[in-house]
Amino acid sequence: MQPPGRRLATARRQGEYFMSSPAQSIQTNPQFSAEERAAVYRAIHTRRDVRGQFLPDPVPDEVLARVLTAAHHAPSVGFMQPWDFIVVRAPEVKQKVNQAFRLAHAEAELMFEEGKRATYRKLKLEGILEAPINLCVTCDRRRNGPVVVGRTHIAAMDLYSSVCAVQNLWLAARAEGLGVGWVSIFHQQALRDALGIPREIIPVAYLCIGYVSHFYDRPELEAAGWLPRLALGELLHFDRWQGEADAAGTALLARLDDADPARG
Ligand SMILES: Cc1cc2c(cc1C)N(C[C@H](O)[C@H](O)[C@H](O)COP(=O)(O)O)c1[nH]c(=O)[nH]c(=O)c1N2
Repeated sequence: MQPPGRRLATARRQGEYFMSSPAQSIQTNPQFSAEERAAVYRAIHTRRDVRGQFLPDPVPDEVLARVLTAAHHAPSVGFMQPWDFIVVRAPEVKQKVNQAFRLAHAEAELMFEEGKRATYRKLKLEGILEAPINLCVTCDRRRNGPVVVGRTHIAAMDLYSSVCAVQNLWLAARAEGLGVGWVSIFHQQALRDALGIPREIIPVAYLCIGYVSHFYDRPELEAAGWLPRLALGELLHFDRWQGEADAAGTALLARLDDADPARG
């Protein structure tokens, strides 16, 4: 609890802030048309993790600016905006990142049980050198000081916020016809070293970005028989973890297949 004098000063400062900030206005066109709604769902359902279909075609700056801006408009805990974006085009930097991937990839293979190693070896899991643009999305956990609205009790919220930026970018990129592939098979420090990232900054995502020859209609890991898509109905819980579906739950479950373009 602050002493009364300090409390008053803080309240006055906050009052000044709220009084001096422009009045909040409301969105004038809040509804999406049916076509706009369909376009959003199309981006969601046709987004893919792209590893091997990159074309060398350059990505125009105005397109890259749009997808970066989409990332920057992601939600973030306490409006912390903990992200930075490292745009990587230099071949020598990509080479260093690629070496870091190769090392971790060789280690990763040995972590799977023997029966799966041959399949793992065949998977293409990055497009670092082929993609014209690589992008590292980071998280600065110290941004705006130690106490952040919404992160007071669960520290990882800042990391989740940077992931929200990644997802915004991924969907915007799909709408632009750009493929994005997330590569996470690295020692974190090796990625920091390759990109000159300071110790206190967390590299959250390393993304390969570029135009593509085609998008697959299903996740590559699903098509390769690595894992199937789980049934959403088996992942829904009602009121509590062990909760069974009541009438309302059953009605919702009956609607799920129609909502999924791959099943409906
Ligand atoms: C946090 C995280 C990390 C990774 C991935 C994703 C996410 C969310 N994915 C992509 C992942 O394999 C892919 O999203 C799923 O297989 C589903 O496929 P679609 O994204 O729907 O095409 C991924 N893919 C890959 O080839 N190499 C990788 O290192 C990673 N790492």
